[in-house]
Amino acid sequence: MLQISGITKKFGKKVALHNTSLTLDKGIIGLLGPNGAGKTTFLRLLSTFYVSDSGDITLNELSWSKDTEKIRKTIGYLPQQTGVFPSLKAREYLEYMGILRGMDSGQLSKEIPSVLKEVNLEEKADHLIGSFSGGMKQRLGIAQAILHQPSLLLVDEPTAGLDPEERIRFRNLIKRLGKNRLIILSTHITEDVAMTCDQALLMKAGAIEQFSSIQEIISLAKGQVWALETDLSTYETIKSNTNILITQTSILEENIIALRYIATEPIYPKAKIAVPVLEEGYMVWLNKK
Ligand SMILES: Nc1ncnc2c1ncn2[C@@H]1O[C@H](COP(=O)(O)OP(=O)(O)OP(=O)(O)O)[C@@H](O)[C@H]1O
Repeated sequence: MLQISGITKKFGKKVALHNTSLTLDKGIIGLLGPNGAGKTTFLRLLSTFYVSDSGDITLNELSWSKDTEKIRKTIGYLPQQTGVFPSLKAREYLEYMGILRGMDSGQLSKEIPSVLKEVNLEEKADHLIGSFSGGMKQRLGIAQAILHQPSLLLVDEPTAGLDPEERIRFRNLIKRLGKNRLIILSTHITEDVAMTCDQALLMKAGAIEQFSSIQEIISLAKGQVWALETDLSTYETIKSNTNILITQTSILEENIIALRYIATEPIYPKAKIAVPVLEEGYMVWLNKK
């Protein structure tokens, strides 16, 4: 059980994380928020890289402020910029990361093949990292993060820049790993959360709101999402209406556009009420005053 009690982080006068208290148990928790919301700051606090200005965090009775060394052994972290070394082989990189964590050669020779298997890189163990695709580098990043079998895994915007196939493969890996540990997955991609997470934390301007299910977020947009097929000139008018937030568009045929939008009223008589998706619930939450 991860217990976060009243933590705050400031950079000068900027409050990057406001007095935050949360309890998280098991599974995959999405941390969703726009750029600058404070997601990386929150993960760096959880990783022990930053120390909070107030409050504390505990995991199964161990405290971030009092038991920092022990806590580090129970955390795996894949930062946004991994900076994996191109001239090392995958196995050498994992040995290096393991040694930095204080693992001995017996542990390394047991764990390295096992984590490489887990992230589907067994056959690439002796290949140079410089030859890896973005997705392979991210999977290797996960391998180093789980090398010491942590019970809390922190992953910061892992799918940014991955192609669709690699993104799906990465999500499947996270789903597998989430079966027996707590994972916090930071992202600004709603689909990552919709496809992977059991619960989500929504974050804006340093404040976090906890939702116990993805459906709870989707429900925020219930009765406010409309689907409409219209011509180009009406579409241009809709785009300039500040009471309307367009969430999806597709061109059906020349001069006909299908769109979905969020508004408290249908506004256009031909608009039909639509079943919201996570992105729309999240947009409603983001635009709440
Ligand atoms: N080391 C720092 N010094 C000063 N300000 C910082 C520092 N780190 C973060 N901030 C500020 O704190 C706020 C939160 O930043 P943070 O990087 O945590 O957001 P984020 O949600 O991870 O954004 P992104 O998705 O762009 O990575 C931003 O306003 C940022 O400018």
